[in-house]
Amino acid sequence: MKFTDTGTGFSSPPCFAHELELSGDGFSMVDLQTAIEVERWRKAKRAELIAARLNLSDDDRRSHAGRVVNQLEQAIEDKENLVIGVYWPIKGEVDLRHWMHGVVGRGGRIALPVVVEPRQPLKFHAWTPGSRMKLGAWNIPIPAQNKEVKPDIVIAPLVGFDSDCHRLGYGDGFYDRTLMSLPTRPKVIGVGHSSGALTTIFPQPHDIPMDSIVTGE
Ligand SMILES: Nc1nc2c(c(=O)[nH]1)N(C=O)[C@@H](CNc1ccc(C(=O)N[C@@H](CCC(=O)O)C(=O)O)cc1)CN2
Ligand SMILES: Nc1ncnc2c1ncn2[C@@H]1O[C@H](COP(=O)(O)OP(=O)(O)OP(=O)(O)O)[C@@H](O)[C@H]1O
Repeated sequence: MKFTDTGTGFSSPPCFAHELELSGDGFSMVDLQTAIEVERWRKAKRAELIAARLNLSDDDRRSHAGRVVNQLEQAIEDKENLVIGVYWPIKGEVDLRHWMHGVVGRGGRIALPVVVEPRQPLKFHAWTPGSRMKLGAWNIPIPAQNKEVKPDIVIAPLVGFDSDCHRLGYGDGFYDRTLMSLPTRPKVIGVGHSSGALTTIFPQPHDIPMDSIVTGE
């Protein structure tokens, strides 16, 4: 990362006080130049990783999803007594819809993320195989009925991830904001492809690490 001397004794001009972000143990100064460079790097990585997974054949995609489901079955005990927040797949994300049907069939509860407003936490709405769906933000299907629930476990779709369990998503910070906002922090399991493994995502103060990652390896 490059650091620019602004000649003020500050690493960024003092008027960038609005760049202060609340982190786990208080406030920390986010260097504007660093943040811009990280954002630029993440944008390029996202495009590369999404393109790579969209290149998979339908067969590879199906067998990969099958292995991911086996690992989720092992990772989540007591599924029938939990609310599990999953997602409706877009852009080559691992398709867990078959598993979602199975969990509900065994008496479990599934919820899907809903964008309420930009730069605000997501809400989770209850879903069953019989739910009528409508199109939400980015044309992602969401349950037509708004029955909000609080997930015990969140399965977060990954574009990329690093060895400290930091998540690279689509760049709007929805999952981080959501985890910060929930009264009880759910267990978060990232789901993705091994091709999404990165040495680091250059974590920023707002990036909340997940509990574990499943890639079907
Ligand atoms: N399946 C799924 N549902 C989800 C999420 C998700 O990550 N996956 N979300 C998790 O937050 C929320 C939706 N957030 C989204 C945010 C941005 C874009 C998107 O396509 N953005 C850019 C492209 C980003 C890029 O490729 O650089 C665009 O508008 O083109 C899509 C969903 C709620 N539902
Ligand atoms: N509390 C916050 N949580 C997350 N992001 C925040 C927060 N406050 C501000 N932001 C800004 O929102 C953007 C989030 O980018 P980031 O790369 O972390 O998103 P992401 O985790 O890839 O996206 P998503 O969760 O939507 O898939 C950054 O520009 C960040 O500075």
